[in-house]
Amino acid sequence: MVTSKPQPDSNSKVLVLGAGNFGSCLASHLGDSQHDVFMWAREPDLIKHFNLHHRNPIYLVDHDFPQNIAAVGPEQPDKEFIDKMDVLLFAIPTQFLRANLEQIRPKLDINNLPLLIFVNKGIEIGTHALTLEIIADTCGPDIAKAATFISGPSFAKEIVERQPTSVSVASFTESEAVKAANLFHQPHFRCYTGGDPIGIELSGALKNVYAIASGMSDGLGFLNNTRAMIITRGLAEMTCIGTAYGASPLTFLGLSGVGDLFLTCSSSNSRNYTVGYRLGKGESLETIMKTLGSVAEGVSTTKAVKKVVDDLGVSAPIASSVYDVLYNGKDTKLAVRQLMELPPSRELELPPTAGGPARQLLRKLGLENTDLNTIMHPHL
Ligand SMILES: NC(=O)C1=CN([C@@H]2O[C@H](COP(=O)(O)OP(=O)(O)OC[C@H]3O[C@@H](n4cnc5c(N)ncnc54)[C@H](O)[C@@H]3O)[C@@H](O)[C@H]2O)C=CC1
Ligand SMILES: O=C(CO)COP(=O)(O)O
Repeated sequence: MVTSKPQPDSNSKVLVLGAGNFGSCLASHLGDSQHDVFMWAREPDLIKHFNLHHRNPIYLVDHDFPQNIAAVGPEQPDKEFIDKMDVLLFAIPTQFLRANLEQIRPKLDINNLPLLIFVNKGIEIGTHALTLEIIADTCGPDIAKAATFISGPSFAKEIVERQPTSVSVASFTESEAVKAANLFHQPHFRCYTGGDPIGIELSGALKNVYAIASGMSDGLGFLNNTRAMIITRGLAEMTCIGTAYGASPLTFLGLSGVGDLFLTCSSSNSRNYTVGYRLGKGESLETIMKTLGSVAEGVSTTKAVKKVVDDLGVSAPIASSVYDVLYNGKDTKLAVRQLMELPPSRELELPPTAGGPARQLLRKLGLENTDLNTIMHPHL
């Protein structure tokens, strides 16, 4: 059992781990609400520049940050510092999260646990673990149950411009999701809570794979019909994968599902779309990754998704084609042609909802009796 700190009030102490596009964007958002924000960065020059000029020299370079944000690091913060925090917000790419959590765990007081929020959108390669499982492995099931996940259509650049934005906020501990929603909620930033963190996480990770597919199609010169097909068939694939995994199919119709899928499949502001677009234009993955300058979670997640899909025995032809282009050197035009030559099939056939991986994860968390369908939709 953990005991969590109370609802962060108007003057809370927040530590944002990660000073990339999204970490700095959320630091700015919370700084605007008068919280004392600390932003942990690994780059010494970034820290120095940020504290002098209130600008991030690498990410969101044109944005003026509120004065009440201090950059800290690059050593991991010590226990005394973490003890003082009301909120720890992890904006670290998925593939690096485990190592960082291993360092943080000994510094967490489970009798006075800060609100723990995770915003990364990916699946770990090698283990095929969702972030929930990475937290359970490194910090134990009780801390994983208290963790909250934020996902949805939310480009960092647009949040700092205060463009109206909405996200999904989910946790197995509803009171923690409500605390996180209250912390972030602003007139230009709406938060909707839900209780299917597995579905929220899966949808946020999967949409990146289809954003690569959509970018690839645009890069090849295909037009609107084709993009709409990829978005819609992508949603069908995501929902089938999620259902077989054990998440609620309805979660995929929410902000973290179709909302973020639509956003990232239709905008060149998306790094994942951009990877696909450049592949479609004929660049090699190696060149793209060397020059992108920012993380595209979908590239590693595609590898993990391929294994998840194969293990589940679900048909996911678009995700499998993206995998073949990224990892088997398949020509992008050939991938599209082969997808179009598949025989006709039923438009949507959801697999049984018994859901192996989610069941195993729920068991690991001591939540074996939880029904993700009913916690997301209490009246079902
Ligand atoms: N940028 C956006 O609009 C959004 C991003 N996200 C998610 O947030 C997460 C972070 O993305 P961005 O900030 O955009 O990425 P970014 O590429 O802008 O920044 C990456 C950050 O990760 C840090 N990093 C690199 N290696 C690390 C390591 N070994 N340990 C700890 N930190 C390390 C870098 O120093 C940098 O601060 C991703 O999972 C992304 O999918 C979610 C919603 C929106
Ligand atoms: O997830 C995102 C916006 O919701 C950001 O997408 P990219 O990582 O593809 O840029």
